[in-house]
Amino acid sequence: MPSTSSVLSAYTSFTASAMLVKTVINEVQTVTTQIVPKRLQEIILSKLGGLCGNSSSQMTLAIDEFNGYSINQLYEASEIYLGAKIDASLDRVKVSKSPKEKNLSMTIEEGEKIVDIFQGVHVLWEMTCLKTEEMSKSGKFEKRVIELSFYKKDMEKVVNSYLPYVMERSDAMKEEDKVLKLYALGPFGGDIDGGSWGSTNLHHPATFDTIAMDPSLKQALIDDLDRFVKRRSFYRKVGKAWKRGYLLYGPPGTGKSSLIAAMANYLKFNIYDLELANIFNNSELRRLLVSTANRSILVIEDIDCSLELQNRQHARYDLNERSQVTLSGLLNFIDGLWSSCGDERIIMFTTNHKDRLDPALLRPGRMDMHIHMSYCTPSGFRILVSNYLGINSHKLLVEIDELITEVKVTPAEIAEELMKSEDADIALEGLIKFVKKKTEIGNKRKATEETDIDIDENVVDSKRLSTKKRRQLKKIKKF
Ligand SMILES: Nc1ncnc2c1ncn2[C@@H]1O[C@H](COP(=O)(O)OP(=O)(O)OP(=O)(O)O)[C@@H](O)[C@H]1O
Ligand SMILES: [Mg+2]
Repeated sequence: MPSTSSVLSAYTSFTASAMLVKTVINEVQTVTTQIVPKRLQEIILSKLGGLCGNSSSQMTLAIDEFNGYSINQLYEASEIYLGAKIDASLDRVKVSKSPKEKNLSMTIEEGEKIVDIFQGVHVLWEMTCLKTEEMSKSGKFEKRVIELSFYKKDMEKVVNSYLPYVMERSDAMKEEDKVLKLYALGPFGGDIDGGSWGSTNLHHPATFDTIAMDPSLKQALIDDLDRFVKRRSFYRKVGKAWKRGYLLYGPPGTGKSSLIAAMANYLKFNIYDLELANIFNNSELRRLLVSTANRSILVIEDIDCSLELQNRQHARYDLNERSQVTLSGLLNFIDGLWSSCGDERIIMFTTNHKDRLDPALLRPGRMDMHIHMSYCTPSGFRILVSNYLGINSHKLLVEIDELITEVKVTPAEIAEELMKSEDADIALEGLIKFVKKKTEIGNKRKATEETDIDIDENVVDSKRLSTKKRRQLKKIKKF
């Protein structure tokens, strides 16, 4: 628990001017009658009545909008918190909506007051706005201050319990209203030459419910995420940075990118999509990573294809090249300073070829969980059928279960077939045709490969062999 004095100095610039106290006291009677629902008025008045008689028993915290050059977190939190306390008893309320927000946001207007009761403690909030000679950080000649008044005897409770509660509530409210962001370098707003992050709203519909993957693996991942977000104090205790790494690997179209979106939606974390190919060197990489926010997912897709990252040593000495981002630079920074600069960081790499990755990336402790996204299984297929056709049973499902156990079909391929018709009979019959065709092609390919082995074993003339091989390859391509 922080000491009273440290919380006071961190969160507020505290003033206990007698004048201010008097003003508040004088207005209490009006305040309570103005804004508190009638049934509460009597109680509040009897509680706050003492203020009128004894000004020295009451104190006021002044919460400035700005703390030096940065926004005062407590001001922001108080404004959000008070927004939820607004009711018809107020005379004026500010209403706004930014493109970033889902809902209308309401804040109390200058001069308005709100009474709140917390664990039996009565407090009075007031929004004030002082005209100033100097232009404030917000570009206006005014200084906005939220004042919080209460009895001196309640100071300990207000500072140690009520204000942290206000912060907590406002964080929760922000989360509820949060529109996720997808950050990337370049295309949507970021200046690629200046190398800054641009962002757009992320409205990816993927959730854990819509992802077709092994159910036990899915549950293990959800449990892992739940544990991770709950373990702030654990990470502090064991001296580890509060971060977690996931490597998603598997063939194209098996849901790696969709799973990232599902995780972001589940955690309500923003995504930073990092294209290493667009980054000039390790110092730029560091700058970009440092400017990412907490509670976010850093994604590096197709890590095996991103630059010459497979060979650490090679990349490290490749100093004259334009692109000098190295795997060691990336990993050192992710493991080291960067991760300790922030909290609740998730790092995700994806690849189609796990076998091509540098062992440095795979060694224990680097990526905490390796998740194999594979071809569609019957249980995954049922999820897709339920998502796309809205059904859980159908006479053709068992036949398809059998077919997809025999031949490798990706969830993306199945999804594409299921989207072809809203009529379950037509869609599933189409899917059967598709899978049967794939089986046929697979069989033909197998047969060709077997012939190829025969040729390898029997034909000695290398020229003839290569001509035949070329012909076979052409045949295979035709499929
Ligand atoms: N496991 C899955 N569950 C649900 N839908 C899936 C799944 N896999 C693929 N899909 C569907 O196929 C589309 C493509 O999948 P996605 O982009 O997630 O695959 P990927 O593994 O990231 O592929 P790549 O390796 O090519 O990047 C998705 O938009 C989704 O509709
Ligand atoms: Mg992908």
